[in-house]
Amino acid sequence: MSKHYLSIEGVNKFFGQGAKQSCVLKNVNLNIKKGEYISIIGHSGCGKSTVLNIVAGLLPATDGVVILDGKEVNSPGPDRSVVFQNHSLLPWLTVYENVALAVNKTFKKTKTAQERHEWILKSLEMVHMSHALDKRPAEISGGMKQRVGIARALAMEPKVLLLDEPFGALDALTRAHLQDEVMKIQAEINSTIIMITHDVDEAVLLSDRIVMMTNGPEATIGEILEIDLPKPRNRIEMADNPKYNRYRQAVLRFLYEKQRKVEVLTSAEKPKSTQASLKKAASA
Ligand SMILES: Nc1ncnc2c1ncn2[C@@H]1O[C@H](COP(=O)(O)OP(=O)(O)OP(=O)(O)O)[C@@H](O)[C@H]1O
Repeated sequence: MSKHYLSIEGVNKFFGQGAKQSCVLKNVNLNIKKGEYISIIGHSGCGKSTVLNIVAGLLPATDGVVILDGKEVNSPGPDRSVVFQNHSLLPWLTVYENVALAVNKTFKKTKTAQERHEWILKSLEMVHMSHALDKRPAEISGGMKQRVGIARALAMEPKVLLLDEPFGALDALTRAHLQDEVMKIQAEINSTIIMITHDVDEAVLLSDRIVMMTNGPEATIGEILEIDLPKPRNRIEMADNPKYNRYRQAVLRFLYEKQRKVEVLTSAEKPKSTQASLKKAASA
């Protein structure tokens, strides 16, 4: 097993041209082991999705490289599947057909039709969606759609699963259920996961390491927190665990003390009296 299964090396990302060019990411470096669960946390707009999209191959890095299992990432590929916050199921296909589309494409040459059928059923069973195989996305809840999206992503057996705020649009209870399911699945199949989140508890509960990003522009990795808590983790027990609470506080301190964000409002939005105080706070 390679120590560095996935490496992000010296990544810079600029958007725009000429005078409008901006440096969103500066010198991002991260090494991830196989089977690790990494969360990326940071204030809105710092560049978390940009990092994920570069790893997914959806965006090119301006400088630097991403290497996955010994190969440089230059484009999207079946070895990296992405789950976005807003379910991206095809509305005219059933739950089964949505997963089948990905499975049939990925395993066209390597699995028989019967094996693919069984694999689709198994993937949906993992996320407890076997009861809704023939339903279309409009007929199931938001949490169920997200389950199907996760099943579809896992069914492709990616080397890395990339989750961009996968639970962000869900209510608290559904979110907790789905987090528990993802924890169980990861324990079962040992997938390597990078997840973007804004939720400090979610990051501490699920991750092996939390990558905390500085504010942009020129955002980079500010701190990395190793979560040394045995798995499986139980959310109720964690609430009373002093170590868990220390980790939680460390992330909160990073976000709200070290990287305190001063929201820049447009001049139309901000009353005159706040403009001076915002400037003062920003330069503090
Ligand atoms: N295609 C693009 N062209 C120009 N600028 C972009 C593009 N994509 C992102 N940006 C800018 O890059 C910065 C980082 O965006 P990104 O979406 O990566 O942040 P984020 O941390 O994921 O934000 P959020 O938490 O709000 O989703 C932002 O200032 C954004 O406006």
